Amino acid sequence: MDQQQTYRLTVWIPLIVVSLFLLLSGIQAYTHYHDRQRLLLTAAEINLYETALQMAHNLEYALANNDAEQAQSSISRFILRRDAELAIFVDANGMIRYATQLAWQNTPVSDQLHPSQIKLIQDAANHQKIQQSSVDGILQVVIPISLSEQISFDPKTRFPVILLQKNIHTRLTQTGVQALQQNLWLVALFLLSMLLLIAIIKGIVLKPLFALKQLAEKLRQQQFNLHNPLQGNTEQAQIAQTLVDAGQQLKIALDTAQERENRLNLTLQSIGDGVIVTDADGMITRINPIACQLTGWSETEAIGQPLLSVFDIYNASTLEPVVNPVSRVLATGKIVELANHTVLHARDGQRYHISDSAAPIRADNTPESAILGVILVFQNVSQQYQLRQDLRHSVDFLSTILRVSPSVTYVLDVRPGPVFTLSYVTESVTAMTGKPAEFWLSHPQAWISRIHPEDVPKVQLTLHKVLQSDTPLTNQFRFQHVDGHYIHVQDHLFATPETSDDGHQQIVGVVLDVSHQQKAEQKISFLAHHDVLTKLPNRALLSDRIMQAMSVCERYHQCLALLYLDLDRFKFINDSLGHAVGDQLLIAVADRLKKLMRDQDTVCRTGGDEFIILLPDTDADGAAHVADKLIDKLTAHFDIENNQLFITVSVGISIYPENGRDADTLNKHADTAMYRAKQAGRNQYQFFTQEMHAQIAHKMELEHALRFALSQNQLNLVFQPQIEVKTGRIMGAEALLRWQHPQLGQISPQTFIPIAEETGLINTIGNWTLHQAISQCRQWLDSGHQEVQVAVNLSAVQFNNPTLVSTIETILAEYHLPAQYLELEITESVAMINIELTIKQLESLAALGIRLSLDDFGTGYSSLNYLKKFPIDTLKIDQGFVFDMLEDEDDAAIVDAVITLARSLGLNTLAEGVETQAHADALQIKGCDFMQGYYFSKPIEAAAFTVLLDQSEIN
Ligand SMILES: Nc1nc2c(ncn2[C@@H]2O[C@@H]3COP(=O)(O)O[C@H]4[C@@H](O)[C@H](n5cnc6c(=O)[nH]c(N)nc65)O[C@@H]4COP(=O)(O)O[C@H]3[C@H]2O)c(=O)[nH]1
Repeated sequence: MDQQQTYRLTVWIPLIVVSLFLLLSGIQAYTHYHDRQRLLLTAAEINLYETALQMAHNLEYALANNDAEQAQSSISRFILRRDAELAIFVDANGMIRYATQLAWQNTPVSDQLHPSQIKLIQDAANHQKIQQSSVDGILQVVIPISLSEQISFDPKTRFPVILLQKNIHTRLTQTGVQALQQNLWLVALFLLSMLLLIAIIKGIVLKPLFALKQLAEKLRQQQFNLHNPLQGNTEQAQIAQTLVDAGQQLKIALDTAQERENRLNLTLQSIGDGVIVTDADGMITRINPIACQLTGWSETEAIGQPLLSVFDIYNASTLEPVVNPVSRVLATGKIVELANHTVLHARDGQRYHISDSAAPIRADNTPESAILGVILVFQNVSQQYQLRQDLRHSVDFLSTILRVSPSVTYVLDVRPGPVFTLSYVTESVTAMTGKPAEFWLSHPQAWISRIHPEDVPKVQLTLHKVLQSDTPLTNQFRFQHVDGHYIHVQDHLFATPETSDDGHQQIVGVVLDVSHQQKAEQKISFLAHHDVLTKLPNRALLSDRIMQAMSVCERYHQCLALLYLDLDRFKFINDSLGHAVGDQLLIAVADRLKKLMRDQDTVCRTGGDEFIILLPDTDADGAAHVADKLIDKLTAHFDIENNQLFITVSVGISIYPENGRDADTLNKHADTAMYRAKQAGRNQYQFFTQEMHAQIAHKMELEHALRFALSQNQLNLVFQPQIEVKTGRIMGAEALLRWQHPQLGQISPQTFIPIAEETGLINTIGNWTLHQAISQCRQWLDSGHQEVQVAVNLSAVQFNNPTLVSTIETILAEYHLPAQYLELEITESVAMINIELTIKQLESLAALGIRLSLDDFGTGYSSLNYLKKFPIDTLKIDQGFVFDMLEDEDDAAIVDAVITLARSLGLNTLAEGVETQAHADALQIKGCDFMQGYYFSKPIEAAAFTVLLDQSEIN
């Protein structure tokens, strides 16, 4: 109720009452007024009518008596009457005969009267009826007059009439005023009553009403702590009390509602999910903080917005917008649960993966009731989504691994018993077993039946064990492929914990076909104990065997022999013919050795060209016998890739227990003996002796010292003259290497050249020698000496060096020495190692113009056949034959044979070791071409040799 309404009630109620009373008073006054006038009018009309009748009668009488005066008098007296205004007598001619207005007499009525009056007169005359009229208080009556003798009016048409007229207008007005005056007291009474009524209404109705209105206003303003302003037990007081009570009830209700609201708000704020409530039009009515946070809208901004504006979602996979869930709920009336892969596009650009659901809010919670709105609940599942994605990737990844893995993953269901049932196996089982996964799953027992019978107990034991174990176990067994062959498999298995209810367990296993691996392991094991090339046992296995053999010896007081066997000059073969040939030779030697040995003997290769042979239950005699046999049998040639290879071997022997009671010592001593055999000239065997220790140590010392000999100028060349037998002149000089060690003194080339060969230093030393010799030769030529050639020894390693020819060519060019001044000497044994290569190398050197000689001829096994092919110039008769040729017929025969052979081949001969005149004479007789020896000169320094040259030229 507003202020205006309040005003109206308080004003209008009295106003209506007043108006009502005024209306009633007016009606009363009007009625009274009207009645009085009507009474007055009626009385006047009756009076006038009666007067007219009386006058008509009087006039008829006067006229009947022709008493004009009487007639006039009758007319004139009318004026004396109250309200009289006019009286006229109109004759039948329409002439006023008598009138209250004397002037009118004898004048036509039409001149004096109003047409309405004339018409009234005519109607009365014509119809012989009394005519009356009453207008505005003017009363008229016209009465026809019947006359005994007709006056000479127009008898055809008219009769005489009288007209009387009164004017009661004033009296009527006065009467009305009087009537009103008579009602005034009533009006006053009414007014008093009205005021009283207003006062009563104000006191009884309006004031309480105003109080009620104020109460209502307070209620409207939500002021609920009200007091009843009205006393008593009136209806208003009751209503006021009701309002006060209602206020309290409302307060309680509102407080309750507010509390509910607060709780609801708190609940919404406490909910970890986003909550949005809409009305039935899909406009947002509530939104909780989580929803605000996820949508990026503040509560105040979001309230009243259409849901679509705030809750912008689309499909995570297709990125297509998703139908608004609230619209769906409003359309279907059903709860809508959206798919998980929905993405909420927040206002701030953030994107969240959400899961949500929407449900209708119904008027009374029944499916039929009207939908008041929709509640939408959603939560940020981005993390879970990511986890799910990760999980899916992991699952895919694992599936891929399982699919591509060559291993077979399986699951065994274990029921109490235990009873094992295959419940899962990966597809890779097909490749491994020849049967697909479906087969094994539908024939669970077939798996067990395919396990090798010998391995079944082991497999079953492992299955039982793994059920008790909380760690994985590994097992290996053989499994029969469907094609019948067995594969070796390795099974890594573990058991899931036992479930409490039914004792159900699972065993998860990964089976890998390790057949190849096992073969590889066998191979690795074999390789670990065998030499790859020759397949002979290696040193590790040999050590084992030696230990075993020694323990047997210990127990049965037996001996054993260890033979170290080294191929002589194998390095030369390897370098010259290549490793492939060298390897083939080693294999061939290994095969020959195996064939020569007993079953209980162990032949092993320890690397390079070294073999070790263990002879259990063998003493020194037995070992010597075996060594002899080996040296003999290995001397026979080997046919390797179209090469006929000849080898010799050096053998060192140690005997258990004399030479050592442990494997290391025996090995070391056999090795020492073998070196000794090499030093002693190869192609022989040596038993270990204690003296060898010192020799080997000495050799090691030399080896070390030799590395520095060249840089410390400990090496030098000496020259021994070579004499032409026919002329006695010095035709050449053999360059011989000398090593003057500061502490050890002069060391023989026969000692250090083999060491230089073994250590590879020979190439450096050999090149240095060539430089020195060629440079010296050049100096002799430059100093004007007779033509003298220089002979240089080549070791086997040097000779077989592929760069030898180019190296020599370079050095010759460096000193501008014509090639024919250089002679190269190779020993017969070097030449015979690989005849083909020797021929090739010699031909290359000869092609340069270099002279070539075969040293120590007669000590080796030169075949005449090959000798023919060697492009050599000279055979050097070994000094051993020369020394004894005067006493030993055999040696003399050999010297003869060599000289003859050389002559037949067109070669020169040079005898070494000519120490006496007798030697020289004998050789001259035998036809030897050149001589060399102490008889002429020992090897001397270059300067001394120059002096010799000078003397020789003088002589
Ligand atoms: N008892 C005796 N001996 C005589 C007589 N005339 C010479 N000799 C010695 O006999 C050896 C001849 O050299 P070889 O047969 O080539 O035998 C040489 C040769 O094979 C080797 N050799 C020496 N110098 C070199 C070298 O520069 N390079 C290579 N590869 N080997 C060398 O060392 C071996 C020994 O050389 P050397 O000790 O210098 O010993 C030399 C020489 O001094 C004699 O009338 N009586």
